[in-house]
Amino acid sequence: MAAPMAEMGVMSEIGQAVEEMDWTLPTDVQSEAIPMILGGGDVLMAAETGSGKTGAFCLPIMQIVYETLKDQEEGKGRKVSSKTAASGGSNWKMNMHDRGDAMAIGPEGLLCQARDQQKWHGTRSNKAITQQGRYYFEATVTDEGLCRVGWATDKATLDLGTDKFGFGFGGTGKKSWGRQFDSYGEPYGMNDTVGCYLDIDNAEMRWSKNGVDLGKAYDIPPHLRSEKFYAAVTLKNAEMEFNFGKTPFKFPPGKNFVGLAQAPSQCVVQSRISSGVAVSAKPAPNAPQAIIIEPSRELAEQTFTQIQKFKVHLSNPTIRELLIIGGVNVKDQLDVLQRGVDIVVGTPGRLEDLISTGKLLLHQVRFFVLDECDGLLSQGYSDLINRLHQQIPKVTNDGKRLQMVVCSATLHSFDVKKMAERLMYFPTWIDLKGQDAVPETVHHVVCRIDPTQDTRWKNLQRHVATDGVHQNDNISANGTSQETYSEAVKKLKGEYLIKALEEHKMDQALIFCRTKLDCDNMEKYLLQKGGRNFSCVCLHGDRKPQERKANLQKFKDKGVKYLICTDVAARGIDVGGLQCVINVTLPDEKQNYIHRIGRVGRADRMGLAISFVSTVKEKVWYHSNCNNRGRGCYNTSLTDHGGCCVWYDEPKLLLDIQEHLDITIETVEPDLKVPINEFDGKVIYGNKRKNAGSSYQGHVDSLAPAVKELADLEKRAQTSFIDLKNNKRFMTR
Ligand SMILES: Nc1ncnc2c1ncn2[C@@H]1O[C@H](COP(=O)(O)OP(=O)(O)OP(=O)(O)O)[C@@H](O)[C@H]1O
Repeated sequence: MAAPMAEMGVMSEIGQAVEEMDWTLPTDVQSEAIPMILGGGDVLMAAETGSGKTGAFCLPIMQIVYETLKDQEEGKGRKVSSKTAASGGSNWKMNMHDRGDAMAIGPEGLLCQARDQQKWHGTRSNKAITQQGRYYFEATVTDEGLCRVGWATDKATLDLGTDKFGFGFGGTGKKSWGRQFDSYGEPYGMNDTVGCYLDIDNAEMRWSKNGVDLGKAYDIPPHLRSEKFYAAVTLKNAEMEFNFGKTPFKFPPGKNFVGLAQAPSQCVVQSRISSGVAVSAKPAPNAPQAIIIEPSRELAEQTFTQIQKFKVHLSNPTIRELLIIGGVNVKDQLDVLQRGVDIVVGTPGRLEDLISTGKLLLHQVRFFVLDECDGLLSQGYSDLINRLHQQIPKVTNDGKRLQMVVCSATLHSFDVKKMAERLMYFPTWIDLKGQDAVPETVHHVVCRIDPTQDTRWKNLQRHVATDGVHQNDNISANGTSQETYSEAVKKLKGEYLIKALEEHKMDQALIFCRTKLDCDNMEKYLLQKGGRNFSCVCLHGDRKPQERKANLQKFKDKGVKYLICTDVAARGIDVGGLQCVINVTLPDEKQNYIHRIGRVGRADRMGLAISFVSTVKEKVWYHSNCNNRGRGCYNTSLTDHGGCCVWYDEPKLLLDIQEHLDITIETVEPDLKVPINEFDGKVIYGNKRKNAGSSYQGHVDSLAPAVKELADLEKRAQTSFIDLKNNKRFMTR
């Protein structure tokens, strides 16, 4: 696919790698998202399961990371044109080339932000005052954090007020010089404007808060009176906006003072620090350019592996990726961090551990990716996402804006929209369907299980072990109570599962159960039923990380036929050519239905998904208030009565899913024969659709007329502009 990739601006080395992976054409979402991300945009990618979203964000991010590394290596990126270097142009602004590592400065040079929680980072203005006069500038706190603002000389460090060459006034109500912090004025914070006064004529300095003069703070010591003075600031996880007088001040200074922008030119000199002098040449090793957050270890590993495949032809410099997930020795991760990382893929818990302890720094991050974003939010990571976003500078050291990419097959939720509004910068929706949808390649059906009609449960000698929620209930083979039918349905589900696997001769299937206990019980049952015929392994949160990894791999390698899992494997997991998914129980969250069944029908292959739906309510475990999250819990009372069980209503869940998808899901009979329709007979589950490539070519064709019309319009506009110019010249002659 090198050629179509190149059309989208992807570099040939990456194009070659994907071609070798047999990706002949970009998928629709890739052809939309890649140019947008390469162009610097924030993107919300709402495309179906299996549509290639991972490549859609990884490829452009890797390209930009690679190009940035290359620029750093060649000393570019920090270069600026001679016009803007030492002089910083004609305006007063903060100096991009005279700042600490984690100090970000907006393109106008008037907004400064440092997101390091541990250390102070400072900067100075691009010009300084040399001679007589009285000068003023304003600094407004635009985000919570610690600030110190004032005046510094050339000899001062960027940590204002900690040596004898700079003077600061801090938000805690202290003035500082020579590391001596004395009470002064009063504290200031969010939205307060601090006025900074430099009176060279009287050799003194003072500050104001919201226009109120706080009185003289310092006499300028004799040895500094012939120095140049710069506007200066130092921040710890904070943001300040500056006005040097180009626009009206909020609180104009008293008479005799002028804004720095109005200082007579003979009193102003340019900073001696231009490109690269003060900025450390090499960024910190543990400060990556991209952070990709995934909701599960398996998915993080999968994305990490894709990155490794995409980068095989990228060299000099090489991109260094790191997987940060729980259950892996943290020391190994720290060793890699110390050696240097560019792209980090991880799960929220371990990422937060390393970030909060300063082992992983965010000040270089320019890509913040939330894969399966709605899943992250529903798992309760909203605060974490906000916290991390707050710590990431919105403008990087080399003046690039932070880009956020958010994706999922189910992005259409209120929470995601609110988050996007809050955190993203004019994001573009890449929304190919306009609502959550199931790919055409997934043939999904439901089979109702009615224990009042199918009474086999009464005589079953061997059946799947049930979860024990009815151990205190009075149930019997002849009973008709709600509890009896609930227990009956649990037993029947094991039989229906065996029937489905046999009926469709499923050589490979992903089987979703509701709880870890249900998974364990089903695994035992299948193994009891018949060794190799029903070979299976489990994947859920109670299995050790190494076992989880090994089981998934065994399933992918076809070492076993079936993988029995909880919703931990619902999202993102990609098993090439998977034929079938079976939902033994419908998921609690309707979005997870879409994700679960989306494990088949990926990359243009066809797949079958069968969901069992009990016609009666089923009592199930619901350990939401349990201290041990269910471990060792035998409280079979309902949650309303302080217990750990609820009545599960699958017909209602099915209605919710259908309503959400705006479809009616086909029902099959208990014989589990799937009726012949456009799928059956024409396709083999697990194989590719015939004559149905990516619609990329179709997309190009459909755009062609519009593109031609635009080109014609541009041509006419150009011609009329030239005509106009010629006429004008003619007229003025
Ligand atoms: N351009 C392409 N050509 C061929 N195969 C592709 C292409 N892009 C991705 N794929 C393959 O399609 C499969 C699905 O891709 P991916 O896992 O990125 O989907 P997804 O959209 O993230 O799905 P989900 O929503 O389930 O996470 C993978 O096996 C991947 O290798």
